[in-house]
Formats: sequence, structure tokens, C-alpha cells
Amino acid sequence: IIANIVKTFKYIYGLRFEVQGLENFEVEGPCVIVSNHQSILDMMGLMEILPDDCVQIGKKELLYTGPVGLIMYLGGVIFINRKSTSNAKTVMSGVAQTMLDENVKVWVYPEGTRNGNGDLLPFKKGAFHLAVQAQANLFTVLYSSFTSFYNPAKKLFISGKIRVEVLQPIETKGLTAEDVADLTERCYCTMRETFFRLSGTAREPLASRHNGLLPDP
Ligand SMILES: CCCCCCCC/C=C\CCCCCCCC(=O)SCCNC(=O)CCNC(=O)[C@H](O)C(C)(C)COP(=O)(O)OP(=O)(O)OC[C@H]1O[C@@H](n2cnc3c(N)ncnc32)[C@H](O)[C@@H]1OP(=O)(O)O
Ligand SMILES: CCCCCCCC/C=C\CCCCCCCC(=O)OC[C@@H](O)COP(=O)(O)O
Repeated sequence: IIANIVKTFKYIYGLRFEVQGLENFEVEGPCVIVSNHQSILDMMGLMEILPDDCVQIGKKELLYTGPVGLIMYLGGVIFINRKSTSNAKTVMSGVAQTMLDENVKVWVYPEGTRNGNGDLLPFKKGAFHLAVQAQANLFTVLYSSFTSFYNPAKKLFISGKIRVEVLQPIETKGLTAEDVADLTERCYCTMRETFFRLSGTAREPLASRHNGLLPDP
């Protein structure tokens, strides 16, 4: 119900979604889906392609936003306290079991926050731990940059097109906690390249923006 309501908003805002690779989602069973998160407009992009039986990880603060919080709660959103890694990890490890028991998919924004600067922030590792703990497929979804039609700093919000791509699933069978850092890094590189390709922007050198996650080239 929520998805169908939110999907009509694109007509009001004059946005078009051009989706590729949706057939990749046609795999039965639990999985983790990771995607980039630029703004609240992503809720439209999320609902545009949301598979059945899929819940999202959200920050706890969203639970206290009145009716929207209630709708998210009823929709099954898993709330985590981002300020407490141990609390978030405890919640997320319960999620791995639930995913398997109830055959659900989990959508995570691995940047951990909204980011509209035309690049991806370094990824948090929770989503990748989750996929490995559940030994579930990992899907990556990219939305092209909104900067050409939506820029709050410049008070710009015009109609525009968002290109979306669902990439081939990555298997995590046989991977262990030790492989999570490598898996995160691989996904990050692939997703960043796909993001730039979809956005039609040039690839910037990694080391200038992201210290820490990746070694200098
Ligand atoms: C009428 C219309 C009405 C409309 C109404 C519409 C309603 C709409 C309805 C429905 C739509 C709902 C839409 C919801 C959207 C929400 C969006 C958001 O809120 S985005 C923010 C929250 N999301 C996250 O933050 C991502 C998840 N975050 C993580 O997974 C993090 O990794 C987290 C919180 C678990 C920890 O974050 P750390 O900041 O501490 O950083 P780290 O590097 O990831 O972890 C630190 C260490 O802990 C280990 N670690 C992390 N997770 C682990 C785990 N599960 N098990 C073991 N170790 C783990 C890591 O390996 C790392 O250790 P080593 O550096 O490798 O040594
Ligand atoms: C200005 C244009 C606004 C148009 C909005 C059209 C689409 C609206 C669709 C549904 C409205 C309710 C959705 C509520 C869910 C909010 C999810 C969200 O984006 O939370 C912020 C969180 O991820 C990251 O938080 P921070 O960036 O760390 O703080």
C-alpha cells in the first residue's frame, strides 16, 4: 500500500525512473540489498523497485516522526541506534536469523546517512556482515546522481530523470566474518563505478576523498 502511494509522487515532482536489471531480483529467498542514499527522494526510488517481503534498516530517530514513524513501524522497518555500534550489531545479528526464518529481504543504505555530494561515502560494514551471517545473496542497486535537478543549497528542484540499475547478485556462501572487509571494498568499488557511469560524471581519484577505507593507489 505504501509503495503504491509513494510511487505516484513522481508525477507530482516530474521525475522519471529508468530502471535496468530488475530481472536480477527474480531470485527466491532472503537477500540483502544495498544502495546509495542521496536524499529523502530516495524513498520514491526505493518504492519504485521494492521487491516483495523486503524491509529496510532505518535510524531510530525516524520512529519518532509521528504518522510516518508509525507507517514505517507497521511496514516492518528495523530501527537501529547508529550512535551505539554494539546495540546496532546486536539488532542486526537478530535480523540474520529472522531473514532466514521468515524469508525476508533486507534493504540497507551502507553509507549510513544521506549524502548528496555526487559521490559515495565510505561504507559501513553492517550490511555485509548481515549477508555473510545469513549466507544470503547480496544485491547492489545504484541511483544516478540527483545533482542536476535537485540541489537544496542552490534551491534547485526541477523535473528530471533518475537512472537505476540492479546489478547481478553476489553470492556469500562460504564467506566468513574475515571476508567482510574485502567484500565491502569490492562492492564499494563496483558501486562507485556504476554510480559514475549512470550519472555521466567522471571518476575522481579515490584517495582524495576517502581516507581510511581503501589504500592509496
Ligand atoms: C501517505 C504517504 C506516507 C509515506 C510514508 C512513507 C514511509 C516509508 C516507509 C518505509 C521506508 C523506510 C525507509 C527507511 C530508510 C531509512 C534510511 C536510514 O535511516 S539510513 C541510516 C541508518 N542505516 C544505517 O546506518 C545503515 C546500517 N549501518 C550499519 O550497518 C553499520 O555498520 C552499523 C550501525 C551496524 C555500525 O556502524 P559503525 O559506525 O559503528 O561502523 P562500522 O565500520 O560499520 O562498524 C564498526 C565495526 O563493527 C564491525 N561490525 C559492524 N557490524 C557488525 C556485525 N553485524 N557483526 C560483527 N561485526 C560488525 C565492523 O566490521 C567494524 O569493525 P572493523 O572496523 O571491521 O574492525
Ligand atoms: C524536498 C522534496 C521532498 C519530496 C519527498 C517525496 C518522497 C517522500 C516519500 C515518503 C515520505 C516519508 C519518508 C520518510 C522516510 C525518511 C527516510 C530518510 O531519508 O531518512 C533519513 C535517513 O535516511 C538518514 O538520515 P541522516 O541523513 O543521517 O539525517
